[in-house]
Amino acid sequence: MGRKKILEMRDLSVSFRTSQGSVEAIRGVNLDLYKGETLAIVGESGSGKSVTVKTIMGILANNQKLNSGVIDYKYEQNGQMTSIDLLKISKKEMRRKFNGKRIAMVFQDPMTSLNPTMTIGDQIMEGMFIHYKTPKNEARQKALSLLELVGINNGEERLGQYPHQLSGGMRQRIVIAIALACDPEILICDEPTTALDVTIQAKILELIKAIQEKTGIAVIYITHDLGVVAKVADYVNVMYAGRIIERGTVDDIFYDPKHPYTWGLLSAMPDVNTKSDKLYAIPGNPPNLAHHKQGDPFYVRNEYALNIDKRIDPPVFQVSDTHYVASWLMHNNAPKIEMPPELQERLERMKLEASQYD
Ligand SMILES: Nc1ncnc2c1ncn2[C@@H]1O[C@H](COP(=O)(O)OP(=O)(O)OP(=O)(O)O)[C@@H](O)[C@H]1O
Repeated sequence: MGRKKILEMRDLSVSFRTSQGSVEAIRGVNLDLYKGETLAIVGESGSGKSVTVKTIMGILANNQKLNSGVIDYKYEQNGQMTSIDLLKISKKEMRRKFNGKRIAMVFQDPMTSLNPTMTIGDQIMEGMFIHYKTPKNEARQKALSLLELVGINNGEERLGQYPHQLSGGMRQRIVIAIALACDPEILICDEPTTALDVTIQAKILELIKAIQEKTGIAVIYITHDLGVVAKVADYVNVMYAGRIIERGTVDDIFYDPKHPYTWGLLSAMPDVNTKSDKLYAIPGNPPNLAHHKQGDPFYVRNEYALNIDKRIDPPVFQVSDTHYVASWLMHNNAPKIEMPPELQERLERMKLEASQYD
């Protein structure tokens, strides 16, 4: 059976009106999401990951302006495949038909997404009542099986408890159970493990993977941590200053990265052989997009930058069927540049370690 595309984003451009002028936060982003697969969006803080996924969910800030784009969501209704541009529907329609029902989101901090005054049970069942008018008994049974799915014991007792009675890791499991309550087809996870300690983080990642295997849900995972990406993703989109600057399969990105920014992110990734004081950091800071005028915004931080980068933002070059890179270094006339030897060694080592697990 072939892959089934369920979400296609094309040329999404979003800006924000601010006192400093217009911030071009998202600049021509394309994304493709397939049933049962995990797409990761990775990049430093401020690169545009959250705005991209919030736009899919129809969560828009008051000063946000949509400059262009299509977000085509393909779904089944009454036994027939249909599709809709999520950017063309009203907030009301989005809430009634899609948000929380077919497309659900798990945020970074469980405390901000949970209601402290409502029991866990009422919060898990709320969406079922609103979207499907599920009878109370049935909703309760489903809430219990969702608790089991997310690895929480003593379901009966937990349903009557309040968020403050649970640990951070447990709360994030509850948030995932709430997100899954209406059997969504797409689960968007925005750094869902950042607020948790490392062992709990690993457990939540495993949990999301196990749920995906069971339910066939498609996942968009946003993170600044390539270590997380390696664990969860099938496809990776590397984002910088509101653009996808490299995308490919997880192997393309980890074993054959082409963009110097991706090299920087990979070099900055902690691994067992790297002492934290030796960790590489990409020089400089992400650009202020209110001041960006022309050229590649990565120019000033890029030790491999070419003169043309100063003037013209690079187009996207195709490396293979799955691998695309927005960098002038991929142009036929560009000087041939290899990734730093330390990174090359590190990737070789990772490859070897990964093959031992196969
Ligand atoms: N309401 C807003 N008004 C002005 N600028 C905004 C607003 N929301 C986001 N931005 C800007 O848009 C850009 C992208 O922000 P976004 O939150 O998507 O980044 P991110 O990659 O998700 O970062 P993080 O990892 O910190 O969440 C940033 O420059 C941010 O300052």
